[in-house]
Amino acid sequence: MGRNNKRGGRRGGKKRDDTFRSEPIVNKEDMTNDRFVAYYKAQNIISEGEEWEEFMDKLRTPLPTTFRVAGSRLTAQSLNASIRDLHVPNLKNVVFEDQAVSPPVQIPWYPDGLAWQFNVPKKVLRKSPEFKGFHSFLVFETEVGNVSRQEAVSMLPPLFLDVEPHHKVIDMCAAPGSKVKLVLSSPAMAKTSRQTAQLLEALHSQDTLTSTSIPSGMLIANDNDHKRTHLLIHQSARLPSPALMVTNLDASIYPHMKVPSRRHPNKLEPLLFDRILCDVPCSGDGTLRKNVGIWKTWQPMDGNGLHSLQIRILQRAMKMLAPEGRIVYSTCSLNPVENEAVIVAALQSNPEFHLVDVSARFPDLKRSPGVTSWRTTDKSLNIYETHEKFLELTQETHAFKAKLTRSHFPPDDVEQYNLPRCLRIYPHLQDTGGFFVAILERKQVATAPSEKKREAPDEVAESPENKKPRLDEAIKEEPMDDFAVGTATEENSIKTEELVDDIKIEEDVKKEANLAETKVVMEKSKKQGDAGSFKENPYTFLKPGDPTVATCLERLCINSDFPSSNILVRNPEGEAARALYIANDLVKSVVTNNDYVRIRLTFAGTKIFVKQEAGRGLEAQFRVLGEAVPLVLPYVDRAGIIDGDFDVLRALVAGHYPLCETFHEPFKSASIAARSGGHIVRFPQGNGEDATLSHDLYLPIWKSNASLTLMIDKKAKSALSMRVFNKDITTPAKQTLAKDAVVVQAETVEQEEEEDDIVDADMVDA
Ligand SMILES: C[S@@+](CC[C@H](N)C(=O)[O-])C[C@H]1O[C@@H](n2cnc3c(N)ncnc32)[C@H](O)[C@@H]1O
Repeated sequence: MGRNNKRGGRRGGKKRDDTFRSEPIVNKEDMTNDRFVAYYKAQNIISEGEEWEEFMDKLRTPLPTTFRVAGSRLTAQSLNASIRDLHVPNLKNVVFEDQAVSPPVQIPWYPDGLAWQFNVPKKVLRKSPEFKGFHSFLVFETEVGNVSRQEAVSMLPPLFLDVEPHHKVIDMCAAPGSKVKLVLSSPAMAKTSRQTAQLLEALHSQDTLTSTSIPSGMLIANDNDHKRTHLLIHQSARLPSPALMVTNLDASIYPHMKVPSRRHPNKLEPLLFDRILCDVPCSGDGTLRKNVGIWKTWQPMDGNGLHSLQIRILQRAMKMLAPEGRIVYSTCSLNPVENEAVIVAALQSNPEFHLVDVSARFPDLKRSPGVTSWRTTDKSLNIYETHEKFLELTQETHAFKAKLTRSHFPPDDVEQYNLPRCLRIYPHLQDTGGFFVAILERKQVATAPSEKKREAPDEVAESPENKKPRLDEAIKEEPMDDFAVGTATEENSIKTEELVDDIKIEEDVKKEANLAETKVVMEKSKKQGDAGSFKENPYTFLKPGDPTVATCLERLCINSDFPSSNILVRNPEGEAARALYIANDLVKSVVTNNDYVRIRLTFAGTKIFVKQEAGRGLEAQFRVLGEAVPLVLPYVDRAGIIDGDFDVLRALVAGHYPLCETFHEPFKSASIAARSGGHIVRFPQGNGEDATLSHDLYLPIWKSNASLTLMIDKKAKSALSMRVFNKDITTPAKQTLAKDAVVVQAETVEQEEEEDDIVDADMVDA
């Protein structure tokens, strides 16, 4: 806390971005916890002797810095090539204070070599000119979402999900976890886009270097922490996706959402997901190398206490999974009670599921198999061999009874669950954090005759006797609040065939849904009184032919193929007030068929057009957002795009409002002739004297009476400048440089203090 206080008391110095520095300053001697050692020795998951020493030693060693080149596949590959071919060769022979410093290396198991790792002391990052430059490059690219600092092991769950653009995906616990709520507002946390971003990138794998695809699938990013859902929204702005929704619900009781049935479009059926990520809240002892505070606080009840919630989240996911779907369950904990015990409990209550054998995936990833035995302890580390024994021994002291349930203990029939198919990643295996991953699918069953019949077209008579139980009824019957101790029963598991069965939804619900096409029914939700503290505005789709949308399309020469009926706004009246968003068909369908308060809808689609204050009084007040240009580009007629070149780009990046007449021809005449308002300029790929563009670049500008403004934010401008001109030529950067020259002496002292602060923020960056 002392250091956090210091942050508050900083003497107005410049904030330095230390996203890529990680070096906890907790002494190694303090990295100990007798309870942790006793507990994990009892678990016998790491061999006594040399391996144990190696394991403990790694836990006390700072993590290497790891990052992933993010964004859509093509953009990522292009940036990755520049890291591999330009930056890394430049870092190959660095010697700092007589010591050779190793350059970043690719993480061997990550597909396409898109993930990197390096282990460089902060002194080197600060003082070695080569690493300093690389560090700035990474910081800028992180700002714009092209690079994601992410623990290597946490990159695994999305990879195992194998998301494709048509998949319906839900990330049940999506927000970045943190041990200390205090730092949630720190920029270091806010810009860290992780597993949700990976899933979104997979949905957008068909994007090209210049244009964003509109995937037919969707991603719902959910978290029960309202503040953290806003971080997700902030992050998602870097990869604008019409396929994204953010909800703020307890994952263990996630409600079913309704969408029109494929077979009976005027009926609604529950939305089932093809891919579900359950990266559940956990004790986090796998992150000890980074969250060094856990050394002080770790105790066995951390895991014991979360076990039941973890089971309920996984069980809920099982109910929401489409027949051929897949779930990935993961934790950054090494504790079997949070891992294998959870898997067993969920499999017991959903016997149609099994663990998938992924031993052939990622052959370069070193892993240990899931364990089949573990010891369950109370908070005093008393070991109980069985639940019965626990009940017997604690008969007098009832205090703990509620805390250890049957599912905390290994079952007698443990062999039948194939637990070794789970993956355990230990820190000493390949210098990472500790992690657990399990992949679950429904068992393949021979098609039963009744299922064949179900596949037949619509003429199958819906007589009362062949109607399946309604899914919403089945769900009502689920004991949602206590799945902790469960045995396999046919009754409490919804059958695959039931999952795909249409639900007969009452006519009035359908009418409400139709109404919501143009106006989300806000009043009804309010009357229901179920809003709780939910104070978000609803999303409302604009009516066809909306004049604001029509003007936006006309001004940017966007053709009629553009899905303009999927434009939505954030107010119940459906007024194009400040910002217009766009959703894909699936997101639209979910938004219009579900009460936004019930599903606590925090975000839908992506912002595409925003009102430009400078445009007050103009006929066309809205402009396309910088990040959204690739979204509209496939629909823009070539004639509507102005051609630029390196000189134009330099002037737009370096100056705030360059006058049209100061440009050279032909851009000068084109810009003078352009109507006031938003436009798109194309800068062709090529090499200039001091500039390079690896692919065509399309950027939004705003034309005022006689001047132009490049409409991308400050950070994006700096990142662009670094990429194209190999230096930051923006006005703020020049001003900072000048100021820096004056205050360089004072800075040196202050930097040392800031170092401590940033390290604190890093340490909670789970
Ligand atoms: C391990 S973190 C998820 C990390 C995330 N996958 C990432 O890549 O950064 C777990 C998250 O679960 C959330 N959480 C805790 N209980 C929850 C619940 N009942 N329902 C939904 N989310 C929950 C926490 O707010 C936390 O953000």
